[in-house]
Amino acid sequence: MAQVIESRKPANGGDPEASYVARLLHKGPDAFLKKIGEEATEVVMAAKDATHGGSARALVGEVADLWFHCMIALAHYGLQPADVVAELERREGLSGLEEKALRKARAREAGED
Ligand SMILES: N=c1c2ncn([C@@H]3O[C@H](COP(=O)(O)OP(=O)(O)OP(=O)(O)O)[C@@H](O)[C@H]3O)c2ncn1[C@@H]1O[C@H](COP(=O)(O)O)[C@@H](O)[C@H]1O
Repeated sequence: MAQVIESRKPANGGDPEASYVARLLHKGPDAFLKKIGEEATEVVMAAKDATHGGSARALVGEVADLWFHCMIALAHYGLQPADVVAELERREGLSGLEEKALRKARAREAGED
């Protein structure tokens, strides 16, 4: 998928008339960032529906839409899904609570807190 998105960049000959990805990349950040905002909202709405007895399955489609549009943003900025995976791997084993406590301690030491 990342390769397909890469191939849709204007510099790689992506055709905005023939490709949805090429069209978003051609329009630029305002267009794909707007889509990311919309898709994130749709994820929240689908999760809310599931909370209130709706099918959780719809959430899969909405998360797929969000990830897909985030992949377009990554490509625009010269990044890959592998960069995100590497970041998650870097964090592996460090509890979010520990990380937050470390961050706060560092801010205190620096006199920022
Ligand atoms: N995975 C996707 C994918 N997921 C969602 N979408 C499109 O993303 C859009 C999502 O927008 P919405 O749900 O808001 O629907 P909409 O009302 O049509 O939205 P607007 O574009 O009008 O704002 C729809 O047009 C979907 O078809 C995708 N379009 C493409 N891909 C993949 O990207 C590949 C390359 O696509 P093209 O660049 O179009 O060839 C495809 O082969 C697919 O593998």
